Amino acid sequence: MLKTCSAHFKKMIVLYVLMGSVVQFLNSYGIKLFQEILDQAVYTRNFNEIIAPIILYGALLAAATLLHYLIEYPQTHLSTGILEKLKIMALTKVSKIDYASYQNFGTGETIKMIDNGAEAGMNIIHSFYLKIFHELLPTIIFSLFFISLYNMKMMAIIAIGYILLFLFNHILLRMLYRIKSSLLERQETMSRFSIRGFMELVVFRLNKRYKQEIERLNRTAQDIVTKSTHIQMIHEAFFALFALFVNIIKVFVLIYGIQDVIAGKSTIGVVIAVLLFIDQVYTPIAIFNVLFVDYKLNRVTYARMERFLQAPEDRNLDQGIELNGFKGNIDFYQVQFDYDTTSILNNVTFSIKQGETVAIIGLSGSGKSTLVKLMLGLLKKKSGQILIDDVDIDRIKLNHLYDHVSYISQESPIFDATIRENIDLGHRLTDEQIIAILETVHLKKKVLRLPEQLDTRVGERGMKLSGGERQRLAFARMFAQQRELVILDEPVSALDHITENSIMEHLIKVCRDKTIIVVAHRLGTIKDADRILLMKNGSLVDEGCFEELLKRSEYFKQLWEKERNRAS
Ligand SMILES: Nc1ncnc2c1ncn2[C@@H]1O[C@H](COP(=O)(O)OP(=O)(O)OP(=O)(O)O)[C@@H](O)[C@H]1O
Repeated sequence: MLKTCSAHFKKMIVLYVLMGSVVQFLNSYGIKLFQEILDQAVYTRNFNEIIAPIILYGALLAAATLLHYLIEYPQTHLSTGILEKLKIMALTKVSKIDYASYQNFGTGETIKMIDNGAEAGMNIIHSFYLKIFHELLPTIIFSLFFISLYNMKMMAIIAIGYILLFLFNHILLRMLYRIKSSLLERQETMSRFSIRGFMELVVFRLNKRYKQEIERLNRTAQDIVTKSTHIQMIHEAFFALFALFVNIIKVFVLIYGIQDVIAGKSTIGVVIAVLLFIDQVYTPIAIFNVLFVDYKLNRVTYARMERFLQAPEDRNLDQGIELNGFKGNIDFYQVQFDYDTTSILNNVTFSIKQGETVAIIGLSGSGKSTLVKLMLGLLKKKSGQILIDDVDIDRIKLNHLYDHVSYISQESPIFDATIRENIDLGHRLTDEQIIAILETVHLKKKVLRLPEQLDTRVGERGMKLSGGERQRLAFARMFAQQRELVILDEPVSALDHITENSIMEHLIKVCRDKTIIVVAHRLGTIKDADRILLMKNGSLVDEGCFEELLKRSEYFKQLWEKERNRAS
């Protein structure tokens, strides 16, 4: 994780650790000075002689307090910085993740996994590693050093105490692991159910599903509460037993120290100082034990996010051949594609030439969108060959290819931003140009009537627009992009016939020399296409222009008849 840190971040880490060491030294030296003041007062019984050490002691306390305050700066900088960086890492991953792997992660679960994972990652770095070097190790080292100045035997007792605490902690950890793993699962489930409840209002409300969903959430929530309480109680049991343990050690030290004072081998100041040092030397152990438990549990949480961060990436995005002088020829040779073990496309072979308008039709589930996603390099074929301008798609740098492609996806192609941003992703166009484009997709009047016009936010997935308006806005983006290859996956399903005809006419006009591929359910939409690819159960069963297919293909005829019967 730390490998990706910037130089500024590394400087902050060094500063944080150094400042911590200085504070811990001042604290330990303060106890030593305090002991000397006490013993000198008892020994000399002259206040004037201890004024100078008292002033030094005061200055030392003030310096420690000031430093303690100043540490807040690198501390906050690091903790929030690490958290945000980890979240950005997750989004960076989304930008590169292999599309098929991405489809396997559910949004709700992934968001929770990233939230939990980022927090766990931050705790691992900041609250464990950095805390050890910033606070725990310096405190132990300085405390042991000052104790050794008084009495070496004390060191042996402390070492035995450390071993006992380690054994105790080991048992504790095993119990906590089990509970934490199942707690995380429950939290991710909770997130998945609540996010789908928020997103699917209409489906759930009309199917009266909310009662069932809330009951299920209640059960999960109850389980989370029980498990969280168990974890907390086990943590707290450790603290209670630890406090008992340290107090017993203190009583032994007191008995042993007082005997030495009575025998004239030690002073009251030393006894008090050693008692204070015992607190100093064991407190980091208590903290370490808790941190170590947290660290181990955080590793469980972070490992889940790591699974996401380590998901396969699409290496073709930024590597490969750049297609100069892009034309838009596409060739499929015996392409096969599977989802897991299910065959989706079988031996699909066809060619599309630059400037052609080609429609892909077939019943729902026949593999049309899959075909398009293969052309875009989103999905990777199992076998066969896909060529774009005679270059194997597996060797093409996809981010370069995407500069030449306009794609309107079947899933909502609109995202949560303003109308302007949804049309002009590259911020190149003037308002007048955008409005002219809006006119071609019959949205000009609608947009100009809105109080914020082009700066109106359309809501998540364009929720504030109608289905047809979303599709028209997607067309507006496509017209704005003016790319050489245009791929439309059911772009007019929500449009009325008049709007559809008008937009398609405009499309043919402005994209005369471009390659256009349209996936369509309504055959009426694609009557004028140069060629139609007819898909059935993952195979390409025929191809030709509308009239040819009507004469030749029984299957095409059936589809056309069905559509005409529906219309009449
Ligand atoms: N992520 C996925 N995992 C497993 N199977 C999938 C996945 N996505 C699609 N499929 C399956 O692949 C098959 C082809 O899907 P595809 O979306 O290409 O069909 P389509 O012809 O575009 O259908 P429609 O007209 O309904 O959009 C379908 O049977 C579908 O269930």
